[in-house]
Amino acid sequence: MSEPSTRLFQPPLTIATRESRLALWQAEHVKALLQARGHAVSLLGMTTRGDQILDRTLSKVGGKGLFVKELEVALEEGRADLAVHSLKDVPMELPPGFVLACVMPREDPRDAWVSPRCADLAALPPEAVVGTSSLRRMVLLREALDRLDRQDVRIEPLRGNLDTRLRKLDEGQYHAIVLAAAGLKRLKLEGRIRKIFSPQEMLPAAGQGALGIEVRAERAEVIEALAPLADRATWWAVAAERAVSRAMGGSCSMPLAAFATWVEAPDGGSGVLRLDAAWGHPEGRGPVLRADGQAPVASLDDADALGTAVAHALQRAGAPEGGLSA
Ligand SMILES: NCc1[nH]cc(CCC(=O)O)c1CC(=O)O
Repeated sequence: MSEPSTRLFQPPLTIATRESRLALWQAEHVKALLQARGHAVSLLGMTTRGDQILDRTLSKVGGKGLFVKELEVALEEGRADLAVHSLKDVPMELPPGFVLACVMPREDPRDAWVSPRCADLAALPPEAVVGTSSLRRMVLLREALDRLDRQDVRIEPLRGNLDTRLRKLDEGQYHAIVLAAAGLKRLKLEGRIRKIFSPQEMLPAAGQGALGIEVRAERAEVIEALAPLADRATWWAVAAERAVSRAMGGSCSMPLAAFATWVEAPDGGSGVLRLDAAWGHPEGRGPVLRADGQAPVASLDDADALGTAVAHALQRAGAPEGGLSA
């Protein structure tokens, strides 16, 4: 005895999704979870501007919002009921009328080093080229390389979906690339991971590794159907991380890292959350600035307040409001 029989007569839920292998994996994952709860589910695949623009760094052409806009139009027009996103790609403020219905359990939030030849940064040959797709990784890699006195190593932009990035590595355009462990693990490519960076070495981006589901705010029945998929501990942690980005000026294309971990799990409804944040100048001017905080968290609002406080600490340390997004 589980599902109420009315479920049987509900129309199918349609998931709007990008068509990269990772996006499809994520949509299929949500589809399977919903089907297991008795829902009929179909997928609506679509190409976004973010998928089409492959030749420039994303921050120069309008930021990560490019990956979600087409999906939102499909929700608005009623062609789909929900959109599954890598939370990292979701802007801090959703457009009016849209909400995050839930945040799901987190995959590995850390960054991965992928290289056929070099075990780690220290093993790079002279004048080596390391590829990566985000300003955050560029800034943190530069810092790590400077610490090794490796000013000879070049960090070059790397765009495209996971398969494209790995192909560019395999073709020899880069000695190594750095990308999210979560994507590699989801696509069963973890065999390519040579090393995982600890959060101390390379602080992850807000929301990295977590999936969020976006819906129209007025679709109460869809929100209700998604509620069982939520993971509260992940949701509150990423809420704190996202609050850092929001308080830093809202742009999601700045060289900003924010990563929260539970010091005490929120089992009984409340826990203790630790939040680390880092900001670096996009052109590598000056040191990477860091701030952290820790607080009891028993609600999304508590998590938000912690994130805002850590962002303000980062600003007191010298990070500009607005984050100097490129
Ligand atoms: N910006 C693209 C993107 N969005 C989400 C992931 C990976 C998986 C995740 O963080 O959930 C990636 C690839 C990457 O950063 O290497």
